[in-house]
Amino acid sequence: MIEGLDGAGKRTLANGLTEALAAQGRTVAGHAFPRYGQSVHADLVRDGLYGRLGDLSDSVYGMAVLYALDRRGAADQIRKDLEEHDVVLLDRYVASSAAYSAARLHQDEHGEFVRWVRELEIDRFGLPVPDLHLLLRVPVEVAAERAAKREQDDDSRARDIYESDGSLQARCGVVYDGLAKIGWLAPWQVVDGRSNVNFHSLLEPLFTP
Ligand SMILES: Nc1ncnc2c1ncn2[C@@H]1O[C@H](COP(=O)(O)OP(=O)(O)OP(=O)(O)O)[C@@H](O)[C@H]1O
Ligand SMILES: Cc1cn([C@H]2C[C@H](O)[C@@H](COP(=O)(O)O)O2)c(=O)[nH]c1=O
Repeated sequence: MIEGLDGAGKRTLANGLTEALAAQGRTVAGHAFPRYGQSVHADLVRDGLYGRLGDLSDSVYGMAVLYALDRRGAADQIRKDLEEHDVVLLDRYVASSAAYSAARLHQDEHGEFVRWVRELEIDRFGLPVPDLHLLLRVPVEVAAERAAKREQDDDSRARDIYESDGSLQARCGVVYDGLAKIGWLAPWQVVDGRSNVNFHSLLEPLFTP
């Protein structure tokens, strides 16, 4: 799973790793969450992120349920991909909900919230538990610059209400660091995303027995 702030470079990392894995002769399946255009729940997420769902846009638990339902709709495909491919790379997964939604809550509520996310998505929805989280770590300002650049390059990618909120991104970065520190749900590896990531050397220790 590739996790990190908006604009951190997750998609770039996913593409680079896919190419590097293919060069090693490994088969790769990939998905990006939310699955905009592929699931009704993801499209509702987008409405929520642009403030078009009234009170639901402001409801942390309500939005988290929509993200979770989008993933639940992909669970069978992910399980199939795990059987048929050497590697399944996901650009955001359950930990995105834990980090982003917790960052919208008071710090005292974080523990209870991330337990609820795990209970909902893993225990009740039966989503596959990841083998590894790659946390692409960049300073908030760098992520914001990259998101702005991406917005210039692609005008269909206007910043949503989460991306426009610098303090939310900063809190989210702190929650991600906390999740990585405790190894929430699965092991975490922190990847320094400030400069170009060397995809081949990142893969080396992951596939050495
Ligand atoms: N290591 C890097 N150095 C400089 N620029 C980068 C790097 N990685 C990605 N970028 C650029 O930053 C922008 C955002 O990258 P990308 O779309 O991969 O981020 P993302 O984390 O997937 O974003 P989002 O979560 O908002 O979809 C793109 O213009 C990309 O070319
Ligand atoms: C999957 C997922 C995402 N989010 C947040 C993170 C982003 O701010 C937006 C949309 O993601 P994108 O990478 O910009 O397309 O939603 C979240 O809060 N919970 C999740 O499960």
